[in-house]
Amino acid sequence: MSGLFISFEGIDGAGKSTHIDALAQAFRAQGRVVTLSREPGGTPLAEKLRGLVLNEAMDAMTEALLVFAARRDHVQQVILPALARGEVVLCDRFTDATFAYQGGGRGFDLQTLGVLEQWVQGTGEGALLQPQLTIWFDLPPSVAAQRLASARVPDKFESQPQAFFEKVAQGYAQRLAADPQRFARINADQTTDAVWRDVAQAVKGKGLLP
Ligand SMILES: Nc1ncnc2c1ncn2[C@@H]1O[C@H](COP(=O)(O)OP(=O)(O)O)[C@@H](O)[C@H]1O
Ligand SMILES: Cc1cn([C@H]2C[C@H](O)[C@@H](COP(=O)(O)OP(=O)(O)O)O2)c(=O)[nH]c1=O
Repeated sequence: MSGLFISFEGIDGAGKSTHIDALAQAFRAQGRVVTLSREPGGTPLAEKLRGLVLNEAMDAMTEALLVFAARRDHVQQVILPALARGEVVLCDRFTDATFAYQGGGRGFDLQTLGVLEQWVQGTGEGALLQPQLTIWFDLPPSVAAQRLASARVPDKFESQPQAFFEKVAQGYAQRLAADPQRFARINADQTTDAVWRDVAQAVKGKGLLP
């Protein structure tokens, strides 16, 4: 069986984490082995880098270099081996988050991010490791802020103003426009049940679940 790579994206509080476990269960029910992971993170080294990125002040280039360094380790140690074993890899964020947060939110140069993407995800002869499907939980920043206010203590990104998340959302929209086949855009401003129905439908629509 061939490996399957799905990523989950959206601004903080959009509802990604709520649905990843349910999707993992749906794949397991089909007899698939599922690797659940997240970025930045997913390996001991990348989790250390995550701690720095989420808690320390730094300029946008430093942030971009650290998330790509974490990604390199994660791709090499976890994602590629799991895909080679034919597993389903469900990843809470991947490179679209860098284009959205460091590119959109922080205004870092998108072309440079594209070069780093080639370096880190290049698989030879111009090919690039990308998720087969990226589920984008699209939620107005005002709604996300309300959800997070009652949910958890904000980290460095979560405490950014709404205007930052407007730019992050624009960053995601740009990535979708550049590669529409890969994306499923979900209206996350619905009940949890309705969002799950749309997530399941998106995965089935791609022929990835019966
Ligand atoms: N459809 C929804 N309606 C209302 N609240 C939701 C919905 N989905 C998730 N939440 C709540 O919003 C908060 C953020 O959700 P979470 O899944 O942690 O988002 P993310 O992983 O995208 O940051 C949590 O408290 C969660 O219970
Ligand atoms: C993967 C990635 C995440 N981030 C940010 C987005 C999030 O605010 C944060 C961690 O993401 P996330 O795991 O969604 O946080 P949480 O577990 O609190 O829901 O890192 C970047 O800025 N660049 C990146 O490349």
